[in-house]
Amino acid sequence: MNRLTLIGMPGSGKSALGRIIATRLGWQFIDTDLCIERRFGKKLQAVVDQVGTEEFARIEEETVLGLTSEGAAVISTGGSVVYSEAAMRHLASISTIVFLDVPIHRLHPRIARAAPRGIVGMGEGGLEELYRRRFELYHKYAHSIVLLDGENLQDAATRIISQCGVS
Ligand SMILES: Nc1ncnc2c1ncn2[C@@H]1O[C@H](COP(=O)(O)OP(=O)(O)O)[C@@H](O)[C@H]1O
Ligand SMILES: O=C(O)C1=C[C@@H](OP(=O)(O)O)[C@@H](O)[C@H](O)C1
Ligand SMILES: [Mg+2]
Repeated sequence: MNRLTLIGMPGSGKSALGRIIATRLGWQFIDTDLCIERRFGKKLQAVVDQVGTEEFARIEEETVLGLTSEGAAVISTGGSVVYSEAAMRHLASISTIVFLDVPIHRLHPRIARAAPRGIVGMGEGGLEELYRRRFELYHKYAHSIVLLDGENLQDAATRIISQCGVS
C-alpha cells in the first residue's frame, strides 16, 4: 500500500510528521485540516468557532470521504476523525492507518504552543479524559501503532517509515 494515514491525539505530530514522511518518500501530503481551511478560506479555529465542534466533526467526515485512492500519499487527519465510523472505514479502504501513540505529558506543551483550535469532545476532564476515551478508538482503527516518546521529528519520521515498511 502506498498510502499512509496518521491518526492520534492533537499534538501527537500527525501534521509535522506527515509532511516530513511525504517529502522523504516523494509522496503527496494531504492534511485534512488544511483541506478544511482551504475550503472555508479561514484558519481552523475560525471554522470551529463559526460552525461549532459537532458540525466541524461532520465537515471532517465529509472531507475524508472525499479523499480518493489516487497516487501515493501521506494523509494527516485531525485527532477527532475516529469519531466517524464511515470516515475510518473509507481511510482503511484506501490506506494503512497508523496510530501515533504519544504519552499525554508530551502533548500538553505542544498543544499550548500551537495555534488555538477547538478540540472535539473536550470536557471538564481535559486532555487526560479525552485520551482515555479516544484511546480505544485509535486502537480499534489502527493497522499499526507507533509508540513515540521523546524522539525528535526526524527520528520519529524514520521510525514510522521503517515500522510501516514503506519506501
Ligand atoms: N516528536 C516531536 N518532537 C518535537 N516536536 C514535535 C514532535 N511531534 C510534534 N511536535 C511539534 O508539536 C506541535 C504539534 O504537532 P502537530 O504536527 O501539529 O500535531 P498534530 O497534527 O498531531 O496535532 C508542532 O509544533 C510540532 O512541530
Ligand atoms: O482532536 C481534535 O478534536 C481536533 C484536532 C485538530 O487537529 P490535530 O489533531 O491535527 O491537532 C483539529 O482537527 C480540530 O481542532 C479538532
Ligand atoms: Mg494536525
